Amino acid sequence: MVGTPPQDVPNPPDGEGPQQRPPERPEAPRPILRRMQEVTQGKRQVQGEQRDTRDLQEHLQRLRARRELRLQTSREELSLSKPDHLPEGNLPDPESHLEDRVLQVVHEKRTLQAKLQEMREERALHMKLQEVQEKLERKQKEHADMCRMVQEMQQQVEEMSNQMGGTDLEKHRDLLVSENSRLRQELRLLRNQVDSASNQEISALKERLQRMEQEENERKALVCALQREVQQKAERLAEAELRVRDSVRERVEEEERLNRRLREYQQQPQIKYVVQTVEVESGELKAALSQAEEQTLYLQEQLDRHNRTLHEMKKQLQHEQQEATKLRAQVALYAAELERVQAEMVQEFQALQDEKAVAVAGAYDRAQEEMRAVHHSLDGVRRNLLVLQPALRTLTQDYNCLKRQVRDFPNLLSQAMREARDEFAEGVKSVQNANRELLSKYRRELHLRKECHNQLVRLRGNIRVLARVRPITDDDGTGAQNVVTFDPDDDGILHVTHKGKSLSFEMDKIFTPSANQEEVFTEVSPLITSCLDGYSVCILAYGQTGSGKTYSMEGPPANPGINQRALRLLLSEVSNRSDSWEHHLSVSMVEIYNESLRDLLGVDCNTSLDIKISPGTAGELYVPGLTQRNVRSMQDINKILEFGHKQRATEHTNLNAHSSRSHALLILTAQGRETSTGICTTGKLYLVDLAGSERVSRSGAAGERLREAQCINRSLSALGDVFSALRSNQPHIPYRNSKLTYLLQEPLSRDGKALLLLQVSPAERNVSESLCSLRFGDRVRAVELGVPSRKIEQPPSSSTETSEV
Ligand SMILES: Nc1ncnc2c1ncn2[C@@H]1O[C@H](COP(=O)(O)OP(=O)(O)OP(=O)(O)O)[C@@H](O)[C@H]1O
Repeated sequence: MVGTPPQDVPNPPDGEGPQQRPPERPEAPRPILRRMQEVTQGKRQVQGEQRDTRDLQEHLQRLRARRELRLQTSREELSLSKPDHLPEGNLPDPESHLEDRVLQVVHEKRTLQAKLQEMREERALHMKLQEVQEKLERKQKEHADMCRMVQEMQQQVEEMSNQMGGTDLEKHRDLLVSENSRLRQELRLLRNQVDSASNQEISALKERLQRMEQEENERKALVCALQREVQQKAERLAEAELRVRDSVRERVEEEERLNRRLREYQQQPQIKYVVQTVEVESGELKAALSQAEEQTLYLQEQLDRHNRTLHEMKKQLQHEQQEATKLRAQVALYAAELERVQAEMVQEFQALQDEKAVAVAGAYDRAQEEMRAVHHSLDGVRRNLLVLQPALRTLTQDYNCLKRQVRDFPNLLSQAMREARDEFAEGVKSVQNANRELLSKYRRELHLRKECHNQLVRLRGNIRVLARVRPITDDDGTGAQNVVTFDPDDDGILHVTHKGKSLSFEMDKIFTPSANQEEVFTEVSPLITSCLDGYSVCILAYGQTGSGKTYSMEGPPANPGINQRALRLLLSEVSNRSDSWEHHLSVSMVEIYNESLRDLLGVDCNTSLDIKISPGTAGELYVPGLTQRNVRSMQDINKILEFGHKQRATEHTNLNAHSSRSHALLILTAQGRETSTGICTTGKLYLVDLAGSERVSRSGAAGERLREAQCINRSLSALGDVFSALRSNQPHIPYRNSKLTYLLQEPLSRDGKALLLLQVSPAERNVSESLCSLRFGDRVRAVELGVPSRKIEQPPSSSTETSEV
């Protein structure tokens, strides 16, 4: 049926699907107005048709009345035999109105057919509308599912966000909430759009459908009314025909009666004869005859007129009968057509109903299938939910656990930090203590090691090598770079940076630039005092020109060096030992310049001295003519040193330049006698300020300077050879290769003690010479002179001998 609402697709069971919420139908004023206008027009049309029907009925009634009236008049006229009573004009024509009506019915039939076509289209539209509605319902269901899922997700997110507390989680929650709200907004917009579009379409289609249904009903009612009307009119036509037949019969009877009367009038010849007779016989009769003749003419005319009328009526009757036959045939035709159209309409309506049923069944099947698919997916979702729920619970538990941990984490962290800090502080403290302890132990060990080493050195007779690094001076130039660094924990190690590399050297002791004369002297003093015990001892200051050899050995007057301090120490030691020992100290000062030995305390210091073996001794050396000055007090020392210095200065105009190119030796001889035993000792101390060790190539010397340099190099090279031979325990030590080594044979022999004081310049420009000096010192360090021996002379009762200690 057209007006039957579409069957709803069954909803899923409670709780399994979203509640179907009917979409809000927006107002559509325009279609309603249009529909109202159409309804009003239809009403007007119906009213017009009703009016027409009423008019028709009135017209028929009027016709009937007029016909009755005319028939009555005719009857009266005929009954009165007065022809002037007969009405003029034609008889009424009810069949023509019927024909109009039939035409109108045909027209309405065509209109109905057009509307039927329109209804078919509407039906198709209705089917489409149903499909759209079904799709819309499906979409609405999906949308509701989505909404529900979004709400569930939102609830979960809110629950999670309620459970969560950290800043990151809040950020995450905010992000999710904003994303969710955005999605909801988009969804809402989409839903609004879909709702508005679909609602408008649905409402328009529904209204159209209702209108069509209403029109169809109206048209059905109209068809029924028209059928009834046609029936009534057919009945009325039959009645009219009966009446026409009656009137025709009456007219025929009337005509017969009139004919009869006419014949009666015509059968009155006696009267005509009597009148002619009366005309001849009397005027009165003549008048009566003329009157009768007039009467006869009038009746004749009347008769003619009635005859004509009768003839016309006959013709009209025939015509009307023909027309009525035609109309009847047409009516029958139209009725058949109407029946056929009705049958077609019924058939089409049935087909539409079948179509609709099929479509509804198909839609229902599809909906069922979709419902099954939805249920299937819902089952999948449920299963997933069943799997996910425990995981979610576990996650929630983990999360709660983590949250607790996160909540407790700052406290734990601060506590752990505190504990760690305390532990760290304790550790640092203990490490510091341990370090301090270790450092002290290390230093103690170092000291012990040094002492052991010194002992070993003493026992082995190693040559001790000390290094002294002078400070940067103005002579090094402005902005001179310092390339020498020191080990803070080991005073025997220094590092020299050369060409980007750090080279380390180990010495027995290293004096930094801040070390003063006293410190240096303290280190060497045990060696110095050992000469009072009968040892031959020498201290050599080695280094390039300007490295501080003279500063360390002589020193400025205000801050004297090893020489003066040694003499002072020996004096004080002599004094200290005076109870048991008698010591006699004598000093000589010599200079070796260009391989000539000169006496700086002698009268003529230009005389070159020789070194000779003392006769009657086992190769003891002595320098014939060398001045020896006795030393008993500091004044003696100062005088001697001043004298020797003066001698050196007067001899050379440029003392500094000269001193760089000559070896200066202060030789102290200590002769002692132990008062109790009469044992005599002879010790010698050689304090040597060597000439500069720089290379000739670097100094660019020539002529006299070259000779000086060559002499210096030769003597230093001879010194190196001696050390090398001693180190490798060669049987022959080449002492005699130079005056210097020859003179120092005793202390540099296996009976003596030697100490090399390396003077090092820290300036970068002197780095190669500094490295040469340090390497030289490194080699010298390995030299073992052997166990030194004291030179002891037994008292005169016993023979003189040299005993080893
Ligand atoms: N330890 C030091 N403290 C302060 N100044 C020093 C030190 N060592 C050396 N000097 C200064 O460096 C300069 C050069 O020193 P010095 O004359 O002793 O060198 P040198 O090696 O004896 O040279 P040369 O071989 O030419 O005699 C001097 O002016 C000296 O005062």
